[in-house]
Amino acid sequence: MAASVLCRVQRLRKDLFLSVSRCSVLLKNTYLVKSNETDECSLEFLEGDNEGIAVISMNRPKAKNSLGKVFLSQFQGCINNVKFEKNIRVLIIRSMVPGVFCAGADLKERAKMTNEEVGPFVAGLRQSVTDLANIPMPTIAAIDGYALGGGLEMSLACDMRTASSNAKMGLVETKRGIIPGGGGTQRLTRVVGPALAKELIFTARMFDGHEAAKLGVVNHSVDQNDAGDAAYQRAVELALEITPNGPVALRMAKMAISKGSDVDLTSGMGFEECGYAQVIPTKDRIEGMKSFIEKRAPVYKGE
Ligand SMILES: C/C(=C\C(=O)SCCNC(=O)CCNC(=O)[C@H](O)C(C)(C)COP(=O)(O)OP(=O)(O)OC[C@H]1O[C@@H](n2cnc3c(N)ncnc32)[C@H](O)[C@@H]1OP(=O)(O)O)CC(=O)O
Repeated sequence: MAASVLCRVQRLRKDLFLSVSRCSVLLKNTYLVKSNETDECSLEFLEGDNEGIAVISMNRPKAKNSLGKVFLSQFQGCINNVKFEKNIRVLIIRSMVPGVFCAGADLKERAKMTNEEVGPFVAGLRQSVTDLANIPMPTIAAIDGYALGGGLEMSLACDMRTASSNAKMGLVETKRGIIPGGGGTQRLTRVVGPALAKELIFTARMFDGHEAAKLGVVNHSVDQNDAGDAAYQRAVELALEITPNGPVALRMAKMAISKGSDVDLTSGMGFEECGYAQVIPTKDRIEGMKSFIEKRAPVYKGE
């Protein structure tokens, strides 16, 4: 294993230990982020049959959920608040604005920035999207409409994507004389490969939900429904397939896949070993075997 990767694995072991300790502290003091009508971005925890699912809802109708300063700071707040929630198994990102997921960078706000202001602002935007990618639990973007530029980049930072037939997606930045700045050059390439990523970014082409599924940009595409939330409904269905499974196992599987995808196979095995080491001492691992032997559904506690 390369020395730098070994070093990252060792650091990761320490971080995982710290994050598990922090989780138990936060559980005693669980907070909810309440939404109100002026929120551009809000976080809610679903209940009843959908318990274990958190939803970030984007709601900035007048600017089609474009990524302005207020929107991004609220989005960052939602990410900060959900990431230590031990009881959340899956995070879904959706839009409350009909016909649009997110229209990318706020072009009107951007037009007023000086050249000196643009670089730091885009660096902050990129970091927020990276923070989304680094959320420990599985994430799904539900794309019920336009997902352009930074909107598609945000969805590419999620682990999975669902899209409706009327979704219109594209990394359209070159059409605006810029390049993707929310990680799109890297994440689209990792999802569809360099040749197709180059074609889609060079042409700034838009494609619909079904085409996106054929290209491998989204996991599932569905025909749009009358309520306009078919991709969200599909995302909830997908989340419900995940929520019964071991929470620590889900996070460790995500960590091993995400970190392993960026390194060679041997180094990737180091991340798998590291993740496996975290599940060995859990009560959930014992529960997994016990429930099988007792022929019942497992009850996982994330411990
Ligand atoms: C992240 C980085 C870069 C990027 O993301 S670059 C990509 C930027 N996004 C776009 O180029 C998309 C621009 N928007 C559209 O093409 C269209 O609005 C739409 C999403 C296809 C929807 O079209 P529709 O006809 O339904 O709606 P309107 O165009 O009339 O829009 C209604 C209203 O919303 C405003 N608006 C829409 N998109 C944006 C936006 N991106 N920024 C600011 N405002 C937006 C639009 O102007 C309308 O407002 P009115 O006041 O009503 O005119 C990297 C990096 O950060 O650099």
